[in-house]
Amino acid sequence: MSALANHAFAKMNGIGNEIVVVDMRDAASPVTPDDARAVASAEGGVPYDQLMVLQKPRLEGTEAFIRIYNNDGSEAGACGNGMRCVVRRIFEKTGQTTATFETRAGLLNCWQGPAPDLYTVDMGRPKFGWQDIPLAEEFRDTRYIELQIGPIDNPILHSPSAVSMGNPHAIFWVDDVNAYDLGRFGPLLENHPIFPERANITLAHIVDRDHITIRTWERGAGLTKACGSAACATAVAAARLKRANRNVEITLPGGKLGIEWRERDDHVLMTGTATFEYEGTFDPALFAPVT
Ligand SMILES: N[C@@H](CCC[C@H](N)C(=O)O)C(=O)O
Repeated sequence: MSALANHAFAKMNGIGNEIVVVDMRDAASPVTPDDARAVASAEGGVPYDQLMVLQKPRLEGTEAFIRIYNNDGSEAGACGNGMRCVVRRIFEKTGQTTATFETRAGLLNCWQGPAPDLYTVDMGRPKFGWQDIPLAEEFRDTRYIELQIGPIDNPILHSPSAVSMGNPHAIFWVDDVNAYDLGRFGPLLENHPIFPERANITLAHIVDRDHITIRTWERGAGLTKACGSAACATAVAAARLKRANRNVEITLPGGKLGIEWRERDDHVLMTGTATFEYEGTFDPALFAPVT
């Protein structure tokens, strides 16, 4: 029987990014990719973009080791919107206003503020090396990589920036993020051989040096209303190209995020809201083997 059967969950969202939070710090057995897929897609399940599973802390000074599942059952190293939901949940239960969590991408410091309904996650340092993102072949300069779709002499999308924010991102710079069928191009680009671990695909329009608009096709989850790590990746990529300031507001289909790429330590801070929707317990029937 799945460790999730009869277990409590909270359905939340981070500016429209659908998040389920499960606190499994007291559970002996782990959540499996099959469990994660069942929650997202079985009849009576709880559809989500990311499932945030809190496991027992592995390191002193951390609240939990967090495993992040996409709705296709794959695991991600980072999820900015999901982290704000976890943080809100924990802070409301404990009264804390700061906490440190461990994810596969490393340690994340989080705090409430700068206003009571806002949560900030220090998403760590971006990585730009082709092996770190990772890309399948060497690119000395990942501010623009050679990748295009459409006719060779008149590509529809081309020359994205590539960044790792604990997960791989490609950002295509466009004039209008709504002018492209991202539902069609997203899966082609996510699974392009240049991305050996697949990639999150973002369309970004730089409005001015302080404002950027994006839409994202998420690796393992598809079209979402918001992707926090994509907002961070876009902000640092735009600053690297000297087309935006290091402190920008990113508008996503589900809302806005403040992103600061801090000069003094190279860390990326993401600030935004987290919304609680409802809570419940998982029906064991969700995890029953199909006969
Ligand atoms: N929604 C997230 C990113 C989720 C992970 C992503 N789909 C991946 O597999 O890398 C966010 O808010 O950052």
